[in-house]
Amino acid sequence: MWDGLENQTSQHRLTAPPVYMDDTPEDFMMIEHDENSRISRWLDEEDALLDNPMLMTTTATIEQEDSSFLNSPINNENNGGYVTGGKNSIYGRKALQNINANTAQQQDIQLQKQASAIAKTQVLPMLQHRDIPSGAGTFIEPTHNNINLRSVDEIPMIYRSIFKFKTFNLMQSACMDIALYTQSNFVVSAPTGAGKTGVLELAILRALMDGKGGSKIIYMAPTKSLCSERANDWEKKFQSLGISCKEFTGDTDHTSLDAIKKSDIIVTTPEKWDSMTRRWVDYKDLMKFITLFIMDEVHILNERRGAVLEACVSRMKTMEHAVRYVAVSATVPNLQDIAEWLGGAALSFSEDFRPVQLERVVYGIPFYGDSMFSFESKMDWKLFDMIQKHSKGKPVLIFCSTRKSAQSSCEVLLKLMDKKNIQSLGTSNMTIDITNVKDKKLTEFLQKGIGFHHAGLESSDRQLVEQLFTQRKIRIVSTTSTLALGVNLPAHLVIIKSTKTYQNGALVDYSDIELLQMIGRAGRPGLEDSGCAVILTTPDMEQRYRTIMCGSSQIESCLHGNLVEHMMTEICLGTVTDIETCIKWLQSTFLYIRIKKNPSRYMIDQDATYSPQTLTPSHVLHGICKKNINMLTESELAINSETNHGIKALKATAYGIAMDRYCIRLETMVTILKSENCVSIKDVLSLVSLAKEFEAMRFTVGEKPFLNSLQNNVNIRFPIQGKVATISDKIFLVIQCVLGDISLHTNIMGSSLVFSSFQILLFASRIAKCIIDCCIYNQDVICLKHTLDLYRSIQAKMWASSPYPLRQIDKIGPKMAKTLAKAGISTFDQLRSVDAARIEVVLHRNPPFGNQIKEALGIIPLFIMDVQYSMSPKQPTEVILKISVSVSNTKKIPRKRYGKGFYAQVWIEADKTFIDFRRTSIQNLQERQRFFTVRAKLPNPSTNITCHVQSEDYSKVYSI
Ligand SMILES: Nc1ncnc2c1ncn2[C@@H]1O[C@H](COP(=O)(O)OP(=O)(O)OP(=O)(O)O)[C@@H](O)[C@H]1O
Repeated sequence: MWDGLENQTSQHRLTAPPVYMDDTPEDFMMIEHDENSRISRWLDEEDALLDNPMLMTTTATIEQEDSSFLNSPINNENNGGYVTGGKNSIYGRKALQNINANTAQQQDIQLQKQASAIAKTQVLPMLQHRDIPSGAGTFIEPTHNNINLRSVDEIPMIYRSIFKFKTFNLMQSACMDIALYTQSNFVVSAPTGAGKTGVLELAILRALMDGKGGSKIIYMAPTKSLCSERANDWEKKFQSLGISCKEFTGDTDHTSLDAIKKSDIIVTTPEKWDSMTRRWVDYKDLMKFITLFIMDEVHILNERRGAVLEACVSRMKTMEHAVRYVAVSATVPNLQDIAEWLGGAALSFSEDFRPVQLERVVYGIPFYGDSMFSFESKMDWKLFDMIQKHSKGKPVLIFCSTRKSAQSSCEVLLKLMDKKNIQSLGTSNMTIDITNVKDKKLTEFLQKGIGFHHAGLESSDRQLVEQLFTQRKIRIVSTTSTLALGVNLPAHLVIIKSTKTYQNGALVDYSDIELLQMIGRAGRPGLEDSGCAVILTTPDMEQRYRTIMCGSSQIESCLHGNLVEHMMTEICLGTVTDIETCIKWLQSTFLYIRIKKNPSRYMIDQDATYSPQTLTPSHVLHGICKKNINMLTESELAINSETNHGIKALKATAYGIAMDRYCIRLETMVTILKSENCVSIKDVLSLVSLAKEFEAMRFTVGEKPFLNSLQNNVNIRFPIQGKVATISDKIFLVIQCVLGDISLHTNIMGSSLVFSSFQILLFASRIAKCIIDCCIYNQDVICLKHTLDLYRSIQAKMWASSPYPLRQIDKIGPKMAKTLAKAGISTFDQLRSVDAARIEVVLHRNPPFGNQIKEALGIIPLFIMDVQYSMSPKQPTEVILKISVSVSNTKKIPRKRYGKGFYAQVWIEADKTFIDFRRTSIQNLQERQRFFTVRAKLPNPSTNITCHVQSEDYSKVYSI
C-alpha cells in the first residue's frame, strides 16, 4: 500500500514525443551521485544528526551540524587569510612575533587603549619562550614550599585585564612557566576551586602572542552548560582585546553561525567537535588554523562520552600541522597517562592546593525497598539530621534526582521543622518578598527559609531562589542537577541525596563528572571558608563513591566500547586503510596508553594463544584491529578494494558511509541490512524500534500497564501482539503515541515518558534517515517510500497520512485542526483559499487570529514542479527527464525552525522501480527555480513514471 500519497497521485504517463531532447546546461544539480557508492549524496547535510552512538544513554548532547559553517572556507585568500575582526585584528597579525617583551609601560598603556577600541593596533608585546623542562613524560608534583608566587604584572600590560586579581595563586604560579613561556603540551590536575581557569588563560595568552595570521583556539568542555558559562566569561574578558569568543554547541542558535566561524576562541563540546572533525578532510581550511586545543574536565575519558573526546582528539592528532594540547582534570592517580597521550607534561596538585578545605563524607544506608524513588523518600527523613550535623548553620544545597524529589525534600524538612517548632531556617531579620512567586508551594517554603529549584519552575522563580540563596536569605535549596553548574553559590554543605538519576527512561548512576561537579559546589573560594560534601548511597556503593571523592579511581579508556563505529569513521576519512594504518591510528589514542598498562582489560575476546603473562600490547592492538575490521567487512560496511596502484585498501561501502553519516551502531546496521520485505510503514517502524540505540532505555513504574492499555486505542495503528515485553515494544508504541496524538502523561508516570519520547524520536529520525540512504543504494523504492513517510511523520510529529495536516501550523492544535476539517478546511490549499475572517468565525476566535494563521501558513512550502521528457528514437526504453522545481511562497521561508531545517525531496520512480532521489533546502528553491536532468532506462516503453517533490518536514506538502 502506498498510503498517504497514492490516492493523490497524478501520474505523468509518458507517451513519448518523438524527439530526443538535447542536453541543455544544467542550472543546478541538486544532488551529487557518489560514483563509488551509488548512494545519492544528500546535498544539504545540515541536519544530519551527528550525535554519537555512545551518547545514547545521556540527555546531554544531540548535536546538529550546520553545513553552512562547515562549507564556508574560512581561509579566504581575499581576506588576507582568515583574520578575525578584519584585517586590523590584533590577533591575526604576523607582526606580533617580533615585539620585545620589555615594551615600555607607556607603550603598553597606549596599546591597551587601542586594543579596547577593538584591535586597531599594529604591534603587541611579546614574551620570549623559555627553555623549561616540559617534554612528554615530565611529571611535576609541586609542593607549597618550592613555589614562588608570581605577579600578574609579569605579563604584558595589555593582557592583564583578563585577570581579576593581582597575584597568581600557588597552583597558577607553579603552572605559569609551562603555560606562558613554552609551547609544550601539558595536563594539570588540581582540586576544585584551585583556579584552573587562570592556567588555561595563560595558555591562551601564549597562543595570542604567538598568533600567526588567523590562528584559532578551541576550548572543549563536556557539557553545554559548562560551555555557556565559559563562553560568557571569556566573551566579556577578551572583548577589550579584540578577541572574539563564541559558543558552538547543540544549543547554538543557527543565526549566530557566521559569528562563530569568524571567532578566535570557539567553545564547544566533544560531540559538536566530533561532528566537525568527522569531515575534517572537507574542512581542512578551518582545521589548519587551530593552534591551541584546550580540554576541560579531561577525566571524562573515563566515561562513555569520553570516547568521543578521545576519538576527536586522536583525529586532530593525525592532522599535519602542529596544535598545542592543554588539558585540566580532576585529581586522578594516572595523570601521567593523559600526559603521555597528549605528548606533554603532567602537573599534579594535591589537596593542599585546595583554597577552601573540603570535608567529604559518604554514608552507606541500608535499604531493602525496590526503587530509587523509595530510597530517596527514605533519605528525605535523614536530611534534617545531616544538616544539623554537617552544615555549621551555613547554607546547604541538596541534589536530588528528579524535580518531584527536589520538592519532596522541602516538604519533609518543613514537617520536621514544624515538629521541632522551628520557625525558619533563613536569616530571621531579613524579609523575603514573595509577592511575585508563581509557584504556590515555593511561596510557602521560602517563608521558612528553604526553597527548591528545577527546570520546571518559571525562570523568575528560579532566579529568585538563586538570588535569595546568594543573599543568604534562605539557607537550604533542594535542587536537581540544574544548579550543579554555572551559578557560583555560597554553599557550605552539599548533600547528594541519592547516587542514582533518571535519564532517558533509564535509571543510571551519576557519572563521576556529574558527581564531582555537585561536590564542587561546596565551599566555593571567596564565598565560603570551608565546605563539606555528603553522599547518601547504599552500602554496596559506598566504596565506589569514597574512591571517586578522593580522586583515586584510575582513568581508563572507553573507546573500545564503540571502537568499531569510530573505526568506520576513520575508514570513511581514509585514516584507516588496512590493519597497519588501523594500528597506527589506535596508537594515537588514549586507549593505547591504557592497553600498554592494562592489556587484559582491553582484549575484546581473550585469545587462547596468550596467557595474561604473554599478552603484549601489540597482540591486543592487532587482535582488536583484526576483529573490528572483520566485523565491518563481513557486514558489508567496508570492503577491501584494489587502489589505482594495485594495492588492496579498506574502503567504506555505501552502507558504511550511511552508518558513519548518521552515527549508527554496528548492531543496528546489521539489523537494517539483514531486514527483508520492508513493505509497509509498520515494517519500517518495527525495524527502527529494534535499533541498538535504544538499548539503554528501561521501563519505569507505570509504563507497562500504560502501554498495555493502548492496545485498543483507535489511534494506535499497529497494536502489538500480546503484552508489552521488550524495549522495542515500548519504542514501537511510544512513537505511535506521538504520531497519533496520544498523551504520554499520566498521574503515575508523570511526564517521564514525555521526556523519553523526545529522545526516542530523535534517534528514530536518525535511524530512518540511514534506512533511506540504504534504500536508495539498494534501489528499493517500496521500502524507500514507506521510510520517507515514517521519517516525515516523525519530523511532523503526526502520521504522514493524517486527515488533519493543518495541525502542523503554529497556533493550530489538534482540536482546531478537527474543527477546521469539519468546516471543510482540511488541506493547506483549502486554508490558503479562505480569508482570515472565515478562519476566525470557524474557530470562534477574534482578530487578528485569522491573519496570524495566514502568516504562519506562509512558511509552508508551495512547490511547483515541471517535468519535460523525451525518449530516444533508437532506444524506446531510454528516457530523459528535465525537471525543474521551485517554491512559490512569497513569504521568506526561514532556514530553520526549532533547530529543524526545511528540506525538499525530489524522487522519481517508474512503476515502483527506483530512478532517482535528490534533496535540497527549501531556501535554495525559494532563491530561484532549480533544475536537473535524469536519464533512465525503463522496464518497457509504456511504463508510468512518477516524479514526486515533497517536503521532508511537513506531511501532505507535495507535488506529483
Ligand atoms: N589568583 C587568584 N586570586 C584570587 N582569586 C582567584 C585566583 N584564581 C582564581 N580565583 C578565583 O577562584 C575561583 C575558582 O577559580 P576557577 O573556577 O578557575 O577554579 P577551578 O579550579 O576551575 O574550579 P572548578 O574545577 O570548581 O571549576 C573563581 O572565583 C576565581 O575568580
